[in-house]
Amino acid sequence: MIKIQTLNNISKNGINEFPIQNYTIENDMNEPDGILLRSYSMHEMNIPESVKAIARAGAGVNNIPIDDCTARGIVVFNTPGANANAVKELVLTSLLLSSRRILEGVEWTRSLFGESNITKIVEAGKKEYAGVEIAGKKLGIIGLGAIGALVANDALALDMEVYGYDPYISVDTAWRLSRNVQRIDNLEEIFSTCDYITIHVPLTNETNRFVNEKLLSLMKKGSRLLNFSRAELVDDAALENALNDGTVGVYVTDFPNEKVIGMQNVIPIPHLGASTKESEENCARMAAKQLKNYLETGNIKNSVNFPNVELPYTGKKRITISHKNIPNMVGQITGLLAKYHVNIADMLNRSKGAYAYTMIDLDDMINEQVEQYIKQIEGVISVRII
Ligand SMILES: NC(=O)c1ccc[n+]([C@@H]2O[C@H](COP(=O)([O-])OP(=O)(O)OC[C@H]3O[C@@H](n4cnc5c(N)ncnc54)[C@H](O)[C@@H]3O)[C@@H](O)[C@H]2O)c1
Ligand SMILES: O=C(O)CC[C@@H](O)C(=O)O
Repeated sequence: MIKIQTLNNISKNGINEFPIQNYTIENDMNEPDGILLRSYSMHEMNIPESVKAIARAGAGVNNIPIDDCTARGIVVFNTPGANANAVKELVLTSLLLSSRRILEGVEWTRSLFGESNITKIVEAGKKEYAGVEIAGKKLGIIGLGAIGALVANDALALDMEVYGYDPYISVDTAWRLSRNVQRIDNLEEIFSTCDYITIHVPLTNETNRFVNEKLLSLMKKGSRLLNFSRAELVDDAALENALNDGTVGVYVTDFPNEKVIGMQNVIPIPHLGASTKESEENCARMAAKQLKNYLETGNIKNSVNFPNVELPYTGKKRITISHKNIPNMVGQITGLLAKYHVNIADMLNRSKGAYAYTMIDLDDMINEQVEQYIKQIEGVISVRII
């Protein structure tokens, strides 16, 4: 039995990807082969030795200790784009929520329950809740990946002027992006030009608290800032000052924390960006498929720490090796196989940064001794025989 531990509730569509005759799936188990999760933080967890792969049903992987996993040869997957439409729809909603005083107006209207003459009171009081339109306004998008690109294209359709900043944009996204999105090469210009700014970058050492006092001070008075990416991207103290002096007119965040929730003109959303039936199903299915494929065949698709590797699985014995991306690893591995008269039917070697992955299909069975010898090669991190 292959054992999968779930650390969050995972949509049934994902769980159903694992045939029950071959898999045990539980949220509390010993020695799992794979882990499936959403936002659960694994940073404080002792990841068991048995774990070969972790699949995040979602985009952000800052809840997983990636460097430790990589050093142990644990392949970490995410589900690029699988929840992007859900987030995009909530971002578009939030552009409007931050412009029209809908939430306050609804709250006030609800408070009128029990009054007579509601129609009259509503007509008299509605002037308090007037807003502005988004059409014709400038929207700055920081990060033009799966979500940012969808937001950009739809904001154009809503007649906004769209400015995009992404120094690492992928070729695929660049193709999907409307050419009416205006490319901006520095954050300062985005912050000083736009009426609305929305953030769609991963949380990394580079992006941690990048929205700081200096950038916020460049904003036009009353601008709207939307954060559907991660709380830590914004410096809370600088944000509080900018909200208090009116530079930021409204801050919409999908990641409220103890400080931000008490600040004025904040619309706190309880991390609902990806919480739609469709997105939860998409992410769960994609994560489960990738995890199952890796555990059964060694093939890798959409890993954040190891390269994509796809060699059709023929049922022959397969050996997969995670190792450092240094010279002569493949030479040493194939040399060992030759020394013990093991014939190679097919093989593939790919690298990603400092790490690499080699997959070899064999014509002959390999004995445990040879497997041990491969494990002992300097630079080899983990070896699996499938
Ligand atoms: N609120 C939610 O429920 C929810 C759901 C999905 C994703 N997210 C968050 O949104 C983030 C983006 O998601 P995505 O699916 O669009 O990811 P993505 O990987 O498709 O896109 C991220 C983009 O950010 C760009 N980028 C990276 N560093 C940058 C930097 N320093 N400056 C500017 N651009 C930079 C990348 O080039 C890429 O194009 C995720 O990392 C996650 O933190 C939140
Ligand atoms: O699983 C979720 O609900 C949120 C996922 C989201 O934060 C992501 O990064 O994909």
